[in-house]
Amino acid sequence: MYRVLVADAINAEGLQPLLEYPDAVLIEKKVTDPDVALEKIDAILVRSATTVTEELLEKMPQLKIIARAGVGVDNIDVAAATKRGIVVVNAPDGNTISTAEHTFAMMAALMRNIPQAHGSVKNLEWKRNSFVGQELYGKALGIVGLGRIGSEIAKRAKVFGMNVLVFDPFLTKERAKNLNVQSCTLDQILEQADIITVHTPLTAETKGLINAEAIKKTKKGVFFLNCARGGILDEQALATYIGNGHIGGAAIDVFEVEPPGEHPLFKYDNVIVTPHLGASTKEAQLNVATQVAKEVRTYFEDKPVSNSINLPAISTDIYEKIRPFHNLSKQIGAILSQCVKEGVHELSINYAGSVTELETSYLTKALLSGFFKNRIDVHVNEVNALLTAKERAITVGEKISTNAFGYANSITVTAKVEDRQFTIRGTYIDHYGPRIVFMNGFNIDFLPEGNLLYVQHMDRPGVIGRVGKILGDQSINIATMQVGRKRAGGEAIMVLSFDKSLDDASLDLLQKLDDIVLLNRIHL
Ligand SMILES: NC(=O)c1ccc[n+]([C@@H]2O[C@H](COP(=O)([O-])OP(=O)(O)OC[C@H]3O[C@@H](n4cnc5c(N)ncnc54)[C@H](O)[C@@H]3O)[C@@H](O)[C@H]2O)c1
Ligand SMILES: O=C(O)CC[C@@H](O)C(=O)O
Repeated sequence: MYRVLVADAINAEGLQPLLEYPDAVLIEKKVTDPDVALEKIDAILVRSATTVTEELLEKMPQLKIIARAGVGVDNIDVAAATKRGIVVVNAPDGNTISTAEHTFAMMAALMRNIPQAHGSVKNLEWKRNSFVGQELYGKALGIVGLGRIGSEIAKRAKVFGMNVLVFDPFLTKERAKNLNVQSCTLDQILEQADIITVHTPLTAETKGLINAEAIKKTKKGVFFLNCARGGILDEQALATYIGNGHIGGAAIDVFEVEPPGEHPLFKYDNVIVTPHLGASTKEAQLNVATQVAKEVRTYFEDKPVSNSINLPAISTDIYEKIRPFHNLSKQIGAILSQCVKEGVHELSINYAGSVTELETSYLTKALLSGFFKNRIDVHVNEVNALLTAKERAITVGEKISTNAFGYANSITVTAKVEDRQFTIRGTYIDHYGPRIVFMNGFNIDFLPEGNLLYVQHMDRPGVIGRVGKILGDQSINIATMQVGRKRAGGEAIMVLSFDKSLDDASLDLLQKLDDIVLLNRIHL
């Protein structure tokens, strides 16, 4: 049973996909609640109130997935999650319209002094001359960051007759043309815009993007909006330039620290604020809750998630095609790891035939997860596989070739250690299944599944019989047995499968037999 911690206020109706999932139990509590057994939690659902730090992750060793019911993942230590193999998903577009509408509402309210006038009237005043505003029509609106929300604002601004200037380093000419907006540099926006609104993520590059130096370049009386993330617009610089009368006013939904408590901006009448309300509509909350609840359920069902921050996106169609190879890759990795117990410094993977039409980088990650399983303490999956290999100084090489050794497809992996190397090749045969067809120089053909024993031995009469006798004496039933050799009288291999795992005592007895070169117990 998966234990899902719903740590922030998340729309109850949206949680339905998880509530209906029989293998999950939902716990609606804060991470600080002493009643929550953090060490048993498999998934956590958050909005912006909970900060998922490395310290919190340390207390949650079972955690497999973090779901952010919203866009920004700046409250999640994604690097720490990735290192631990924890998948991070978000709901990237469920609140786009709500946030764009909120920004627009803030802009209109700012330009027409609506909050100030509202307060005044409720104070039994009637000061019509004090609240003279400005039209949006004809104004130059500078949008910094033309992603989902920025684009929706641009569309609305055009309808209001505004002249839209945009700055986004990743904006293509074609997209700017389609949206009928003017692509500019940041400086052009600063110099020409009457109103500037920011819609970038908060990153090392965008933190303080609009600072005192930038504000100095703006027109006197410029208006600023921040409904993206606190800190993109430097709050101290904003307060200084509002205080000295350069800035005409500002509308702020998000703060560097939330809740902000006493704040230098609050003393100015021409600053209007909301408590991070951009996404706070019934529709957006239902959308984002449903999106993340579905994602977490999908993850539990072992299907590909669509909106992961730290996993490659794979559609269900493609995943169905890749699934057989995905399992085979994991098994090859796991076999290799159990046959080469020394420190591996290089893994070279060669994909050939039909498998090369698929996303092989995904298979490489699956192979590494199989390789690291039971080898290191950290849970390794597709999220942290490459990082784990790098941390352990294992070079991972991936090649594509046309030679599939007579099969329709093949995945060949060579592990290199100080003084030897070990190669395994697998293939997937339609209507038949996965097969391992080559091991350490020998052709073989077995199903990579269950409890196996790899025996490399001299090809002499009686060896197979003596192995069989020891196992029989220990009441161990051999389920299947495959043999392979290069030439008569040389070295040979056998791969045996058992219904249960081979015990240490039997392995010891086998190891003492003459003519045995190498023995590896494999559990898949
Ligand atoms: N107030 C709220 O409640 C609320 C709700 C939703 C989203 N948000 C925030 O709004 C922001 C935008 O969200 P979105 O869904 O539109 O994101 P998005 O990823 O669709 O768009 C972000 C855009 O910023 C651009 N960008 C990145 N770095 C830039 C830079 N240095 N200069 C200029 N542009 C840059 C990107 O190219 C992209 O087009 C995010 O910070 C998000 O967290 C706030
Ligand atoms: O949870 C919220 O209401 C805020 C969400 C918003 O900031 C986001 O990044 O999606």
